[in-house]
Amino acid sequence: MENEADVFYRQLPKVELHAHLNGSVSSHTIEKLIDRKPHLNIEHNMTAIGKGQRRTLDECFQVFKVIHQLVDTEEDILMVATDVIREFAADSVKYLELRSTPREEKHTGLTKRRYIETVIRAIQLCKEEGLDIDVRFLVAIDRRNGPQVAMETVELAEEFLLSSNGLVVGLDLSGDPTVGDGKSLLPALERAKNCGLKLSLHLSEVPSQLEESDLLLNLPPDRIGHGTFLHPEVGGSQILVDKVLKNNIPLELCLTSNIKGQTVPCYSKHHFKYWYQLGHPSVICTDDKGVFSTDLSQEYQLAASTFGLSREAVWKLSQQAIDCIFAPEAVKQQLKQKWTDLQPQVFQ
Ligand SMILES: CC(C)=CCNc1ncnc2c1ncn2[C@@H]1O[C@H](COP(=O)(O)O)[C@@H](O)[C@H]1O
Ligand SMILES: [Zn+2]
Repeated sequence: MENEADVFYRQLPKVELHAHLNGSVSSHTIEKLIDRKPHLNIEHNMTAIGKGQRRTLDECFQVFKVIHQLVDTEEDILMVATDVIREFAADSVKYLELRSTPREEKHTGLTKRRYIETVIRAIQLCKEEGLDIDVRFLVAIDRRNGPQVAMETVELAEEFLLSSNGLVVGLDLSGDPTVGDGKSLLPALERAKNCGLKLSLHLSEVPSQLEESDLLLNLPPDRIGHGTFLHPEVGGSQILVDKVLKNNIPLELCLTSNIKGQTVPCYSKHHFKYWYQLGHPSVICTDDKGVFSTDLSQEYQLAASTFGLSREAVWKLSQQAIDCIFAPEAVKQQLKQKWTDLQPQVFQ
């Protein structure tokens, strides 16, 4: 049963800016996928990391490979995307930016274009259902695939930026941070920026990437995913921090993801504290709510209990996330009005 504190976090209107589609698949949806594909012999414990469990970064990335086997047709993507959106809506997420890497699967006939179209269709279906959530899409580049695939992905994203009625708003750079070379992806990222795609880049998710982070920060990106090792105390540098501050680049912070992936030793040592104390825009996000067995309410609650945030401070945190969204100004105004309207009932 939910206690009063849980109810506050559940009802708190929230903005989710860092959610990978295939990492966000709930156990309920995984069951349905396993039923569709019994021949794969995939078991539930291969797709999620439970409470108290930790894995190496490498093991975490193996989990995505298993999920990708389960999600390899248009029907799968449609189901996964609609389920994920409904779940975020049920968790009082009012604005969601989903990100996903378009995949081609020769054996099912899935193409990258159809992949993106299918996610867009899911977003439209959820809108028709009347869910109280505004959903946008970031097309993702997996850094492991190199500069040519990155450039092709940007070209595809560019097309959808113009043809999706505002649903595709930006580009994400993600994938195993220990693989591939960020420098070689700069031309693709520059092109994306020049054509009006907003950029959210995974940056300094692992140590010793000072040079790459410095190059990527010069773009500059519109938001940073993780930024775990940017600041000097953890082997980053003041130069990197100053670039983030000067350009006022918001950070997307995912507490449980970093603990379970072991890039941060414990909640109290999470870099949320460093950036929050500086008053820098920091947005609490889930990263992969399915893989890490969490949800956004829980992440807000963990941040509050770990760092001693009052309910008023938590409210402000969720409200200030609105300024970091990629959708246009008019959407920000609508969301701010929604927060104002909901405040009395959340605090009653
Ligand atoms: C291993 C770990 C701690 C993960 C959390 N940190 C992450 N860092 C970089 N890329 C990620 C992370 N989580 C998910 N992704 C990306 O998102 C993909 C899954 O979602 P999708 O297929 O793009 O819809 C993964 O294959 C990977 O490319
Ligand atoms: Zn991520």
